[in-house]
Amino acid sequence: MFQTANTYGITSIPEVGVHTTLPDCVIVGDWNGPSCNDNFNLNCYPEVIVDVLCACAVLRGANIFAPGILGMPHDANEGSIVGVYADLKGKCRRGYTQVFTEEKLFLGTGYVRMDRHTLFDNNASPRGIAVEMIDRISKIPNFTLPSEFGILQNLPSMLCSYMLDVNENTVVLDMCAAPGNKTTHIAALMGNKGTLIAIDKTRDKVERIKDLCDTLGLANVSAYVWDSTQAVSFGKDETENLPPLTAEYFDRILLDAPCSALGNRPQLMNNITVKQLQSYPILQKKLFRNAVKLLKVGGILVYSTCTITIEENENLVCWALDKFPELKLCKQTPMLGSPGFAQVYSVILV
Ligand SMILES: C[S@@+](CC[C@H](N)C(=O)[O-])C[C@H]1O[C@@H](n2cnc3c(N)ncnc32)[C@H](O)[C@@H]1O
Repeated sequence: MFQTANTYGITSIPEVGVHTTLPDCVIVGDWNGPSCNDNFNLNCYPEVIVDVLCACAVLRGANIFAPGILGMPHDANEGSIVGVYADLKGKCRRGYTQVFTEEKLFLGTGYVRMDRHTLFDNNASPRGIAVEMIDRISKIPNFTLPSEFGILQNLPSMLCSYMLDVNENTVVLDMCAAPGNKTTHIAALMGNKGTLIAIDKTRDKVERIKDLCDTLGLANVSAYVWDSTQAVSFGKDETENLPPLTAEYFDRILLDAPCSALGNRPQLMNNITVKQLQSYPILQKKLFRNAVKLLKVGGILVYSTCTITIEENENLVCWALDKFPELKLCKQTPMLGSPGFAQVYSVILV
């Protein structure tokens, strides 16, 4: 099931096993297929340049989709091997044909599936895979899960759902739910039974949650467009059919807050400003206040982010414990990884 193959016949079977603590987590080993680094002289390949977002996806195991390609030379024909590079400083213009001399990072090699005429002629905007990777410097393989089998997400993300300690009788709220990765995992841990309300403030994203639940056959999720900073105060809303979110209603609440996302890997470049960084704890505190109101006595609230700043993590938790003496910090179960900073420092962003 996890065999990876590309249309040119190169296959590789990464080692696959089940996580010892999380029984629904599959661990996939390194790519052990053929490697350009082992056998080839990189300089002999035409060079394809991709943007940084595309580069990150490639390092995480993706192939290269047409919109991510910035530069491809004339001698890269369909089926030829190319060296793939990231344009680290955003200097490459779309349709570039020469060897790129600005700062770039080698990502791996691949087979061309769309040549430059298909990609760039007459303002073309093709979709689909343009370069199929042979190998990646990250050694992460590409594989596709059958849609009904599940979704790919990071181990720390999976832990959040486990920490909620749900079952079919718990009434659960996911306050910032889209695109629904954790929602669907929680729904599965509830055995596709019971009540799980998923909220996100962006309509398109809520449609994605609904689609994902349909694909996975999950019937215990109700997804709504709503602003979770207003969750309690507005109560029932007729237009969205949102059920009334009354105080102390939920046994379990996940607050997977919008954040600066600095913990997502790989990060090749980040343009976030200090002003943006400073805005997140303000929003996170607004959401947290509502979460506390909605939580039943004896309930569990899991607060999570995918960032590494103390302001959005340890300091936010300290603020919450200080502000809401009724909250008690619980031991993480299951415990994977290492604890955050016990000693919280005063961080001033300037
Ligand atoms: C970190 S993402 C959530 C990821 C999601 N839990 C998952 O695992 O797929 C944060 C989400 O919060 C949503 N969001 C931001 N502000 C919000 C608000 N005030 N109310 C509800 N959702 C909000 C964003 O649209 C975004 O989808």
